[in-house]
Amino acid sequence: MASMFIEARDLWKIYNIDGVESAALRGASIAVERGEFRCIIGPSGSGKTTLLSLIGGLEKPTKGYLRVGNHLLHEMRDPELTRYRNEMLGFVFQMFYLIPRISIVENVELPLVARGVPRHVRREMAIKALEAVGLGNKLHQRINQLSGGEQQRVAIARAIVHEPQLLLADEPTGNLDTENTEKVMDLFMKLNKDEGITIVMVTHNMELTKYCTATSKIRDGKVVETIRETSVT
Ligand SMILES: Nc1ncnc2c1ncn2[C@@H]1O[C@H](COP(=O)(O)OP(=O)(O)OP(=O)(O)O)[C@@H](O)[C@H]1O
Repeated sequence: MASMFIEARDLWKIYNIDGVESAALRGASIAVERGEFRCIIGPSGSGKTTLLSLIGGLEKPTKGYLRVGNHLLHEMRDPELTRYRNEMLGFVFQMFYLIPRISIVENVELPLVARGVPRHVRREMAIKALEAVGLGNKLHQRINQLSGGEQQRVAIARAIVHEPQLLLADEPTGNLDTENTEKVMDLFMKLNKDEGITIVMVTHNMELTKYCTATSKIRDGKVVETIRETSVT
């Protein structure tokens, strides 16, 4: 286990809604090696997004052990979690959350503004990220001039612009047709193989497990099975 990049042991997440407790995770354990492209599948409400949110430091576990790299997330407070997210992580969601009024390259630069990266360095990094997703020729177009698939590729460029070690994706192709889904998956495989980014992706789409190095099934808040390098049927 020591060589694992992500190690979660017996993770619980209990939400309290108006005094009523409800457990989204009930002792989930998972281990992901550096350089993996891991899929997480499972029925609606089984805890996939909650697990991703804990790994991403967006939520804190109620109890359990969670380490990413040398960060012990279960012990960290909000400022440390923010630093962890800024340094290590990129997030991609089903919705693209892009800003329509500004250009593509400006959208991709935005996370670097928050990180205090100087203007000329920002532009260079944003162009590099957009070239990596195949949009180097559309830097100055507006978001509403792009297809859904292209918009998701801009969102991916924005997620990788600061060169994160870990990319967390929650239903990244949920809004895309088959052709664009394949393009986004090919792009994830390229980022995983060529740039060495570890990827953890939550999906409902069983077809997509063929792109992953391993697939973990989650049910009722627990990881019940992990299958390596084969499609789960
Ligand atoms: N912020 C929250 N407050 C209260 N309950 C929550 C919260 N987030 C999630 N839950 C509950 O926790 C359980 C697991 O939710 P989660 O979103 O992790 O499941 P999921 O497997 O990602 O589902 P889906 O595939 O439908 O997105 C659900 O019952 C959900 O209602």
